[in-house]
Amino acid sequence: MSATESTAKPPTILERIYVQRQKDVEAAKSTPGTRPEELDAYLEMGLAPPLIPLVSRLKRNPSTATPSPSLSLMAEIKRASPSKGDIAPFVNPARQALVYAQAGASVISVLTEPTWFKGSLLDMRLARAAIDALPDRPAVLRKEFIFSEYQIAEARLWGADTVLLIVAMLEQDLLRMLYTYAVGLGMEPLVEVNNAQEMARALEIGAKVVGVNNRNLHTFSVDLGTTSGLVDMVRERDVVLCALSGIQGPEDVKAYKEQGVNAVLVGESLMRAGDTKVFIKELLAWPDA
Ligand SMILES: O=C(O)c1ccccc1NCC(=O)[C@H](O)[C@H](O)COP(=O)(O)O
Repeated sequence: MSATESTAKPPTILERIYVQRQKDVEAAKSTPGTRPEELDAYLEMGLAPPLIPLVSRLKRNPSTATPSPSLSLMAEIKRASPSKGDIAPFVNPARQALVYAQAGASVISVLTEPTWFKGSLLDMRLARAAIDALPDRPAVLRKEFIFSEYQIAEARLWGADTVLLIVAMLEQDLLRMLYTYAVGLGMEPLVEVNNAQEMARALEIGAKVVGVNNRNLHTFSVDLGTTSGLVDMVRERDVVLCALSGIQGPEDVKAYKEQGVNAVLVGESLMRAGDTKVFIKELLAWPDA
């Protein structure tokens, strides 16, 4: 789907989210206090909180110094989803972020979309506040359906270190413009792809962190082989390759490690884990802290 395309078929979930988010963003843009020129002024005044760089943080995890380092973790705070409904609607995002950080996550991903995921910018702000003073804190990712610079400015002001750009939602010129804008604000984006054509588009704009979504956002079907099938496209490149969605157990991560994947992004399995820290340590096969 692109921002401009129309289709006679019933809208997919991605299209429905996109339409709703356009309305949400228009409302925010016309609200006194959050108009684009006001966000720009806050950015120019240097009011956004300090950043940490995504790429170097993603390359560090509790196994980095061991003889056979495992993958890094992007740990997601996910209250609900279109495919599963409620997952953990009453989670405390601050507490969850702290647990993820203490377990060794490199990135805390916070879904900020309200209608289908029950997330918010406040969730992200609280997650960041909970980990802010930690030594070597994880980076904070605004996990959102982004199609405008406005949403990236919002993310920066609310404490994100990085933002998600979904290639399937954006025409190439817009993708490049949003990527450049985010980098200009100090945030290296996570660029999400789902097939070889989208991967080629991510590489063409110079993305340094690429996530392959194993979940097809049009059909919800999950295939962990989606990431495996695209590893060769980045093998000789200076790209951090992340597998996104559907990761449930250590065997999934072990297979990705053998294939050369650098990081995994995990949502539902972490939200449903009994002992989150133990689950993470076993999932990633990390050494004792
Ligand atoms: O999770 C969904 O149902 C979903 C549907 C449509 C668009 C996006 C969706 N999820 C966003 C994500 O990318 C996942 O939350 C993330 O990759 C973690 O996935 P999982 O570990 O399977 O919860």
